[in-house]
Parts: sequence; C-alpha cells; structure tokens
Amino acid sequence: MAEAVFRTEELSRQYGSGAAAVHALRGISVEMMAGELTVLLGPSGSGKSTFLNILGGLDKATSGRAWFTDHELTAMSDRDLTRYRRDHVGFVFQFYNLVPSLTAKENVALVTEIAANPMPPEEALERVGMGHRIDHFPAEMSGGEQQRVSVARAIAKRPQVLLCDEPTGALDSKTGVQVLAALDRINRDLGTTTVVITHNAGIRKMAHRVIRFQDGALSGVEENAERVRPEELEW
Ligand SMILES: Nc1ncnc2c1ncn2[C@@H]1O[C@H](COP(=O)(O)OP(=O)(O)OP(=O)(O)O)[C@@H](O)[C@H]1O
Repeated sequence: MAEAVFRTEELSRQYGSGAAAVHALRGISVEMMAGELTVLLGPSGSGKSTFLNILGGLDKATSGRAWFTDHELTAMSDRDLTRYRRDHVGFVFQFYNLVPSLTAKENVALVTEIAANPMPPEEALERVGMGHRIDHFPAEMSGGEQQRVSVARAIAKRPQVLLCDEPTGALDSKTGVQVLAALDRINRDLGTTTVVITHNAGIRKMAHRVIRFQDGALSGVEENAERVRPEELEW
C-alpha cells in the first residue's frame, strides 16, 4: 500500500482577527502519497498557496495538524522547520528567482554546495532538458527555460518532495508544457513526490491525484485512472 508523505487533519489557517479575519484554510483533512504527482486545483484565493506553504514549512497553521511522513510539522520548532525545508523540500515558484549574474550551472551550484548528497549541477540541468545551456545567463533564456533551471535547482539536492506554486503561471502554454514535462519526467525517473498548484483545470489530467479547493475548504479529491502526458494537455 502506498505510504502517505503528507497528511493533514482539520488544518486551518486564519490571518488577522475579529471582523478583519481571513479564513484562508478551514479544516483540511487530506493525504498525498509517496511517489505521486498531486495537483492542487482551485480559483484564486481558495487557499492553495497557504496549504502548500504549511506543507513546505514556510507558514504555520492556526489549528489542526500536518505530518511529513511520521514527523508532525505542526509540532516543530522554527529551527526544526528550517532543517526540514533544507533537507527534504524543493520549491518552485511562479517567478524563477535566478541570480542574474550567475550562469545556469552556477545558479544550481548555489544549492548543491550546501546539500548533503547533491547531484552534479550538470545532471540536474540535463534532467530538465537544459544540459546544452549550462553556461548561459538568465537574461539569455526564455521564461520557460529559466523556470526549468529553477526546477533543476530545486531537485539538485535530491529532495523527497517537490512543491511547485503556479510553476507555469507566468508562461504561455507551449513553454508551460515544457516545464510540466520536466516535472513529470523527474517524478517518473526519480520518484520525487510532487505537488503542483494551478488554477488551470487542464493540468489536472497529468496528475495521479487532484485535490480541489474552494473558499479554503476541500471541494473534492480525485484519482486519475489514466494520466495524460504533459505534451498532450489542452488548456
Ligand atoms: N499573509 C496574509 N495575510 C492576510 N491574508 C492572506 C495572507 N496570505 C493569504 N491571505 C488570504 O488567504 C486567502 C487564501 O490565499 P491563498 O494565497 O492561499 O490562495 P490561492 O488559492 O493560493 O490563491 P492564488 O491562486 O491567487 O495564489 C486569500 O483570501 C488571501 O487573500
């Protein structure tokens, strides 16, 4: 039986208090399985980023519990959360945040220099289809290519989980597909448990599991019996 890498129980997050309180998450109970690619789908403001940030140790719940394997994230100190992020989590955000004065390889090496068991930057870039661009600077790359370098940077430390917040949000569909194909390949080849936020419903078809958000609550969980390759997605 598949093992749950993430599990939440009545997870809630409130920002502010009193009349100004925003209930970003309202009691989310869900699981994400080892080796799976999960898509978090929902409209803007439905709580997806808040949920992903708590799973990644970047934000804290107001109530409820969350686990990474058998470690309870919601019981960890800030120091433990920092160590958890450093050792286990790769992040990809909508904007690539590459250092403009460093080449692709140097951007990836920033991470591999401080990781315990990193893959060589060349290998990470090869895995996202950027092996031929290792000496290029961000300004010499398209948005989709820069995003693939940021995926290489995220996987180079061999994280157990890869958390991606709108990785194609700033891209057109053609370059977006190349980024999704890179994520799909990493999930298949390395078995990295991957969570991808999107508000683009077409992307759900590449996932093993789809978790839908609406107004901070779950509005459904589906498993895809058959997955569509990113290259065949329509959006
Ligand atoms: N730091 C914050 N302070 C106050 N409210 C916040 C904060 N972060 C998020 N929110 C609110 O919480 C709700 C959920 O936001 P969240 O970013 O998690 O949604 P989302 O589904 O990821 O949306 P998007 O697709 O636009 O990123 C929104 O109403 C948002 O305005």
